[in-house]
Amino acid sequence: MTMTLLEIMRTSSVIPVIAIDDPEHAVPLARALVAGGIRVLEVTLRTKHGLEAIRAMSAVPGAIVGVGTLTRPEEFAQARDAGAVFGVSPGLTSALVAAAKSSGLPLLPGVMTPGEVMAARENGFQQLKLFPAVPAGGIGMLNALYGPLPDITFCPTGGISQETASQFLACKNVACVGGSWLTPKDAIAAGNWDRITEIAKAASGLRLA
Ligand SMILES: O=C(O)C(=O)C[C@H](O)[C@H](O)COP(=O)(O)O
Repeated sequence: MTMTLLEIMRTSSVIPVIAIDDPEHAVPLARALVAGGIRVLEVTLRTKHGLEAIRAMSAVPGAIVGVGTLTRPEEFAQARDAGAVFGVSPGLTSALVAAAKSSGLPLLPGVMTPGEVMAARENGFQQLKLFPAVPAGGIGMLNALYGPLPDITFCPTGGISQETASQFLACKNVACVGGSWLTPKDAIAAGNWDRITEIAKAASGLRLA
């Protein structure tokens, strides 16, 4: 099943940004998130286990697994071959544009200024990650971007919490938000999957305004 980026963003109001320190955690973590109603999972390449985790989590029923922290062109084909169905990068370069096109992996590129939004749009990207969302200006920035650039849909990420997510989701140009708050390191290390499911349930109850 091939999904467009917009379909993926509309599947889930909240996308967890996941870093796997121990490959044994990948499958139970994915199951716990899916059990809580969170199906779209961004597995970052921040740790050396990222690709292995993507491979394992992709086999969990209901999970829609993407790759995060794409910063180098060669990572696109590697992540696609591991089973990722979308990719997220903290920024956009011409090499990443080319890698996204040649790999066929739908990419959500990171931007933080109006000029970067316009450059991304010139390269064919209309769904963008505002990163880092809160340091970049947060809700005020998103509302300001809507004026001149209303055709862009954002997934703000960076500094968002369960408490602030609904304010972001109320912005006209936001389809979903990303965040690491769904996967606290202490809960993962302790194998406290029930706690992750509870956090996921609270997050999946957040809706677009
Ligand atoms: O690793 C990546 O690819 C990133 O782009 C960074 C993450 O999206 C943010 O670090 C998540 O932000 P927090 O929810 O504030 O932890």
